[in-house]
Amino acid sequence: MVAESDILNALSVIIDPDFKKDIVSLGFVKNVVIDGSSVAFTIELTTPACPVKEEFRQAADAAVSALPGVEAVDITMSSKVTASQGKQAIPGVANIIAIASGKGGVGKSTTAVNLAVAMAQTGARVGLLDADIYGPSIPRMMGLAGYKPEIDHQAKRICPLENYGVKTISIGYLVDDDQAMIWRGPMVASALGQLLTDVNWGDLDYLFIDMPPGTGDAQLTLTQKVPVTGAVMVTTPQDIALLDCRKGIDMFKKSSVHTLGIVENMSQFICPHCGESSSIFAEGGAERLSQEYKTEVLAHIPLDISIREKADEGIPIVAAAPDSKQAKGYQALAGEVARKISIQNSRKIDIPIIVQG
Ligand SMILES: Nc1ncnc2c1ncn2[C@@H]1O[C@H](COP(=O)(O)OP(=O)(O)OP(=O)(O)O)[C@@H](O)[C@H]1O
Repeated sequence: MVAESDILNALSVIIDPDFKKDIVSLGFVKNVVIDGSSVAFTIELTTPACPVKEEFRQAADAAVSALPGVEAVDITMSSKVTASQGKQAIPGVANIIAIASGKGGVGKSTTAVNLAVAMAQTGARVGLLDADIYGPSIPRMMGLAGYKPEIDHQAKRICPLENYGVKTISIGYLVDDDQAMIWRGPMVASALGQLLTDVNWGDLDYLFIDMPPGTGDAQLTLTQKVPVTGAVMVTTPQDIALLDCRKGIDMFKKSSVHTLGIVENMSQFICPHCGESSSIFAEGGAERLSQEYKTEVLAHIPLDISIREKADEGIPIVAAAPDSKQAKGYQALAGEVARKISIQNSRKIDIPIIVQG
């Protein structure tokens, strides 16, 4: 009969490309059960959105199947998302990720919604907070316009609304649009503060925050109130948007928030008639920016009419057509974001919170 040590030995040839170590030393292999010639075990990853999950499963199957005395291999792929280090300002929330842009209208909310739904599709527990107090668009994009969240009066907490497997909260659920428009700085800060701390999120692996455009009060409030795991910057390929993106990255840097990477949105135009893609704007800007800031381009999302149409209908493209080419772009983005967070969390850096005197 095969021994557990033989199985672990065989599995130790599988190297995690991010942690640069084998999956046995990393402690990913769990619950090894040997029953005659049948072997079962679990591979526990640091995120359900791991881009190499299927490769790991296949490699593990091949390695153990090749052992003498083994006839059947049963592998369970599971995950336990690592929390970012530092104080957990929102109990139960492992990672807080800001989705930001230096400039308005670059598709930040569209990216945030599709990224959040794609992440939830992997099995992760996901929340999405709309921090755009002046122009909340999450209720419409998530198909939840007109819905009101329940209030847990006893716990003095707002219950998030849920759709497509994602829990969301937005000022748009609580006040009318025209009411929010007239708010001034301190009110914005206190409203955002409440959305961050007074919501019954439960346990979340990833809480995405759709930031308002620019580098104003909301960014300061966020970075002062909670330890942010990292920021995803959304930009379009035009020079001006890239310039604004620089300001956004610099602003987060000043608050010690690490930029996980850049999403270049509307990077190519996909013709709805012939399907051909054309670069309407200059190419390579996001790459140059990422080199300058020593970060990565996480995804290039094309300018595509179905992305806009589905956003307007309140069914994000990843939910409406999960097997489409457009959805695949966001699913890959979710994998990249999860990967970057796992790597960052494994370094066990304390993420500082800036407290202004
Ligand atoms: N990749 C895309 N392809 C087609 N349309 C897109 C794409 N990304 C965003 N859009 C459309 O562009 C418009 C602006 O997008 P969105 O509201 O997400 O931008 P934003 O940066 O969040 O804006 P704001 O600064 O107002 O919050 C929307 O109509 C959206 O449907």
